[in-house]
Amino acid sequence: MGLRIIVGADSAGYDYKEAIKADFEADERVDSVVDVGVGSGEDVDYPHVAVDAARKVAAGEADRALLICGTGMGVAIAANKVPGIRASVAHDSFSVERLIKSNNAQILTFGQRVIGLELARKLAGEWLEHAFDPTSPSKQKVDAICSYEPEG
Ligand SMILES: O=C[C@H](O)[C@H](O)COP(=O)(O)O
Repeated sequence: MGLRIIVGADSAGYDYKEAIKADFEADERVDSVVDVGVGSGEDVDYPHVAVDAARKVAAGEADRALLICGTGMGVAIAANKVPGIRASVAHDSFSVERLIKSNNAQILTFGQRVIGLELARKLAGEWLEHAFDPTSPSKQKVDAICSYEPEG
C-alpha cells in the first residue's frame, strides 16, 4: 500500500508545492495526495496552512505531509505545535533519511528561497523511500520525545 500524503505551502512555497505535488501524483509509491493550499494567487500566513496539514496527519487522515514556505522553518515550527507531530526542515539527503529513520517524523519541510527546485524534487522522491523501523534503537528516543507531550 502506498503513502497518503498532504502537501501545503504559503505563497512563498507555492511553486515548489505545485511541482512536487505533480511528481507525487505520478508516483506509484503514493496512493493519494491532498493539497491543503495555498491556491494560486492566494495569501494565507504559513502557520494556518501548517497547522491544518499537521492536524490532518495527527488525526490519521494522511501518513505524511510535505510543507513548503520561504525557509521551511516557519511551517515546521507551526506544525510542531500540533500534539503528536514531529516536523523539521531538511535540505540534504542524509537529513531527509534520518528525519524518518531516527525521528519517525511525519512532516518534512522545505524552503523555496533556500534550495533549488531540482534538489527539492529529488529529496522529496528520496523521502518516499524511507521507513521508520520500530525495532531500531531509535525507537526509545522517539518514545522519549513523545513522553514529553502534554497530557491529552
Ligand atoms: O518561516 C517563514 C517563511 O519563510 C515564510 O514563507 C516567510 O515569512 P516572512 O514573510 O515572515 O519572512
